[in-house]
Amino acid sequence: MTEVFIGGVLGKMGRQVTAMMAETPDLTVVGGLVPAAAAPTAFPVFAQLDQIDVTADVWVDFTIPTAARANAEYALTHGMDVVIGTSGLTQADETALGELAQAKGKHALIVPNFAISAVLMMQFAAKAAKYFPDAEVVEVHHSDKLDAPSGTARATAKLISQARQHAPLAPHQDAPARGEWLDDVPVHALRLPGYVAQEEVLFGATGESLSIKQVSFDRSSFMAGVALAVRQVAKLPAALTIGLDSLL
Ligand SMILES: NC(=O)C1=CN([C@@H]2O[C@H](COP(=O)(O)OP(=O)(O)OC[C@H]3O[C@@H](n4cnc5c(N)ncnc54)[C@H](OP(=O)(O)O)[C@@H]3O)[C@@H](O)[C@H]2O)C=CC1
Ligand SMILES: O=C(O)C1=N[C@H](C(=O)O)C[C@H](O)C1
Repeated sequence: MTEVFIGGVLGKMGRQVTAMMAETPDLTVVGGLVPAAAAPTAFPVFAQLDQIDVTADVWVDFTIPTAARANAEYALTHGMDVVIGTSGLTQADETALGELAQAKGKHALIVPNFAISAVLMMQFAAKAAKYFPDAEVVEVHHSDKLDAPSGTARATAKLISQARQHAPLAPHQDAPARGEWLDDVPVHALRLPGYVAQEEVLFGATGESLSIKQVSFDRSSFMAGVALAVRQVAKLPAALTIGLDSLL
């Protein structure tokens, strides 16, 4: 049995993860953190880090970009491994968490997207970028998403940039309608009610194009990835790992 603590337990993802674990015999939620702990739950919910009086094997974080690092630092210094789904952490956050995980002999995993379709989309995009250096990323999310571009789009741009042999010319970097240039890849972020999450990577070359698209129709798409990450995080190196790829 793996015991789990959920940061952001009453948010959209926190509730979905709680429901998934209630039906998963080898995973159990033993506590949660959320600033306004109102709803009754089958486990204790705390409003602040310094009030927490339970421990767990794994801290799962689905909060906000400005809270996730402090939450993960709390978890790593209190004997827990961490699985972070929260998007929008900075490079400095990642470096600090990697160093702390190593120092504490614990395991930290940041997953830009738990949907298997998104993991494959990023792998396919990296493969295509070797042959098609001209690429653009278009992501669409629900309108209450705090960060833009999404964590998935940022990760995709980085992978494309690492995989291609040369960056294309970038004559339009200062034109807002051409998107934000991340790792020399234009990224376009759309926010609309009704959507959950989707991303398309478009490649263009002389006389041809390739597009790779994934869609999360609802948040159940993330649950198999979350369960996999929680079950396997302790088998990773005692450091920070990014992405689900090494667990698939
Ligand atoms: N990696 C992936 O596959 C996925 C990642 N995400 C990411 O997960 C994060 C959460 O998404 P979602 O559930 O949709 O967002 P929600 O806004 O629905 O939930 C976030 C929750 O975090 C709570 N919160 C805010 N500050 C803190 C804090 N300091 N400690 C603990 N909890 C806190 C909020 O409480 P309150 O409302 O009271 O402020 C809220 O309940 C986002 O960053 C999103 O991008 C989402 C889906 C998939
Ligand atoms: O906020 C969301 O909903 C999502 N956030 C993640 C991201 O920023 O990429 C993953 C997925 O797109 C859903």
